[in-house]
Amino acid sequence: MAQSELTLRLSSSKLLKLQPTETSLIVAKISSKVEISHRQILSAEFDSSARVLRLSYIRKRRRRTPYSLITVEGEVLDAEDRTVQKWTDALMYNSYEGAGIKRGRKFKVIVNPHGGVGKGVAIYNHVVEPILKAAGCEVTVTQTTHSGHAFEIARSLATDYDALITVSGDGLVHEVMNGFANHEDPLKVFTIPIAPIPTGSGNGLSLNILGIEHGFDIAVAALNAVKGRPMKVDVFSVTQGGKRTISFMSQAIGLMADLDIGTEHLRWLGDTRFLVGLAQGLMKHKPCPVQLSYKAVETDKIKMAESLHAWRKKAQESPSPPPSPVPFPNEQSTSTLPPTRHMDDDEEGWTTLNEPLLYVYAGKGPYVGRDLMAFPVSLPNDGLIDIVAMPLSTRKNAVASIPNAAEGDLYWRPEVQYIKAHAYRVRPLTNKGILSVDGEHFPFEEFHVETHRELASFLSPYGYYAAEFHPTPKQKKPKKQSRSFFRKGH
Ligand SMILES: Nc1ncnc2c1ncn2[C@@H]1O[C@H](COP(=O)(O)OP(=O)(O)OP(=O)(O)O)[C@@H](O)[C@H]1O
Repeated sequence: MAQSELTLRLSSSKLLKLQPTETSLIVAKISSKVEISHRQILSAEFDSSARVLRLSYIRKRRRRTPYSLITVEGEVLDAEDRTVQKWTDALMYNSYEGAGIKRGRKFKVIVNPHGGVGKGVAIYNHVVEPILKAAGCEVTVTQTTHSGHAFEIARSLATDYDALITVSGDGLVHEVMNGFANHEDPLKVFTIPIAPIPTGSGNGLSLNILGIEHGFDIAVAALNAVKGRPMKVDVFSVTQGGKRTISFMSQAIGLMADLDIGTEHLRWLGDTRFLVGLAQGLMKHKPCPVQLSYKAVETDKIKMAESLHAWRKKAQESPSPPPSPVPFPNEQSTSTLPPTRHMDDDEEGWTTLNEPLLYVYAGKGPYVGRDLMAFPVSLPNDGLIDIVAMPLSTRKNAVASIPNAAEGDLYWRPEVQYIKAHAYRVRPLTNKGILSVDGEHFPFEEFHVETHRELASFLSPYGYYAAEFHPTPKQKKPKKQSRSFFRKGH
């Protein structure tokens, strides 16, 4: 009964047929039909007094346009009230609880009006909020008024939110994480997953969560807030002169830091600024005078790529996790941040590189921008940090690394050292240079980095990073598939 077809008469008098399937809803006009997966459906409501059915979902209006909110409303012609109500309940169940998703999530939203090209507020008001509201979510919104505002909000955040939505770039997420670290109950507040809406200029986190095809699609990011599942992620402590900062994405020195920080004046270019900066930096070919030491766990590139693919396969096969929010790791927690374990007094198992370098880049999450997959074998929760040390080889070598940088080809270049480590240290050999942490400018002074396994979480449609990386250097790259975000049964 609940699976039967309904006919709606729209206000335009046109007729629409609604045909449920196991995994989707077919919305058919007289001349055409579209299939909307349960994942895309935000709400279905039946008003029995007016016999009106109202459906909301997101879909692309045309092949090349981004996803947008669609609302369909019409009079039900051919079924009893009881049947329509059951039909609506079944569709809502399949779209939420049946997929392990809680309906009507409660969100804290932080909007940076100045992120990226400054359209955060308009994008939130016109695209994001209508989707959250259509899905029946509860939202408390704050527009930041100054740098550091998101830190203050996160530091005193109530811990009953299902997720925190950031409308900006990676810089706002960095602030939020550090606000969490300074919260009176850090372990508890860190269990609130973060869902980024990509209105910054780099949006590396969004790319890692949603993939290259959807990483900048605002409606898909909003849908991820409504329906994504919490994905536990490791974060890092960056300690400098006794001061500890949480970093969730990257630390860069040398060429890559010049890219993060030195291209601020090219902000108007959007994320293309990184490619322009990379070309400029390679032309300069300036050495990065530092000493790098790390506590390695793996340095074999083939093994690391194999582990990535084995892990992905396992994550893809795993059943849906329980509905959010994630249970607290330890209700009786001492509620302090995990301690650092690999500081100066830890002298066991370190390797030191003394060769001249072009850059050191370390972090988590494959993409750092649309043009660069810097850490292709990165895993969200292996408890390790991926470190790339690029020797100061010939300019020709460095330039050869630009094409296919977005596909992670840099990884396979023989001169590139790629290390998975528990911790690393950098000692500058000069006082001139740039250190960038999650894209923010830090003093160019000695620093130590170590990982905290699964301390934070992001909402994710997949439960793993959505980046495609080819498994071996020899194998031909698979044809770029249009990965179906709304694949059946997802
Ligand atoms: N109201 C505000 N006025 C001025 N600065 C702000 C305000 N709100 C946030 N900021 C600062 O804006 C900076 C940039 O934000 P964010 O990094 O999120 O965007 P972005 O730089 O455009 O993107 P990306 O980091 O992806 O390149 C952050 O360091 C944050 O402290």
